[in-house]
Amino acid sequence: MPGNSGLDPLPTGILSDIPEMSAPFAHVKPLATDDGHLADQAENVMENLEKAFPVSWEQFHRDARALAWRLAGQGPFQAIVCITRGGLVPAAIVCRELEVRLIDTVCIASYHEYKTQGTSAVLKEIDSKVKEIGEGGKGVLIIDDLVDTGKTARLVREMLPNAHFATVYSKPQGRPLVDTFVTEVSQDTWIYFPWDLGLSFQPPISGGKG
Ligand SMILES: O=P(O)(O)OC[C@H]1O[C@H](OP(=O)(O)OP(=O)(O)O)[C@H](O)[C@@H]1O
Ligand code: HPA
Ligand SMILES: [Mg+2]
Repeated sequence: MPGNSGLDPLPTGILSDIPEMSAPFAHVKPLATDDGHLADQAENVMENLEKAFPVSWEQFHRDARALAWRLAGQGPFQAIVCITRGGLVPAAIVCRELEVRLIDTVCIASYHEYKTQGTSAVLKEIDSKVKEIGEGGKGVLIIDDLVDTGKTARLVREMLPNAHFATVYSKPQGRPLVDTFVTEVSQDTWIYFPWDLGLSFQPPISGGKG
């Protein structure tokens, strides 16, 4: 590509469809990260030729609001249960939009290596007050940032089988477990959330030091 020599962009098929995302992120290598763990993940993305889907705060706010719009006609919801930690941010946005004031958490720690979901531990259960709301959780909204393999969603759905399960993003494997979501990405896409990213210096396209 003229004027593009030396560039080795991430395989960003999905990003190129989203102009506002493709411009700032398409040439990031590795992804802007604050810690070594994420840098390793970025390296894995490169090595496995997977797609990266970095999400800015603005984009996440827009997508979480879009989720609230979709949920608005499906309530009313008497309570929200967010799955920590990723569900905390979208739940904050959705509860503001839908004016839900009873918010609970189910705290799950999953121990996994990059893509492979390992074991999960429930560190805090859903409050009994929320469990009593409707039969099997009817009228309760469960929120997470994304569903990937569906393991986390399956675990929480068993706790409240009749609750409405919503995520901002979804991947095909976990999609059947979600009632409402906004954007689907392919299974081989890794979503980078804004709270996991940071600003970093970008070398000039020419390859010089800037
Ligand atoms: O569909 P699955 O394969 O279960 O993956 C989806 C889950 O993985 C991530 O959470 P993670 O367990 O990494 O922890 P966190 O929310 O505390 O970051 C994400 O926030 C979902 O909860
Ligand atoms: O694509 C993802 N991004 C961030 N966290 C995740 N946990 C499972 N899949 C993902
Ligand atoms: Mg999570």
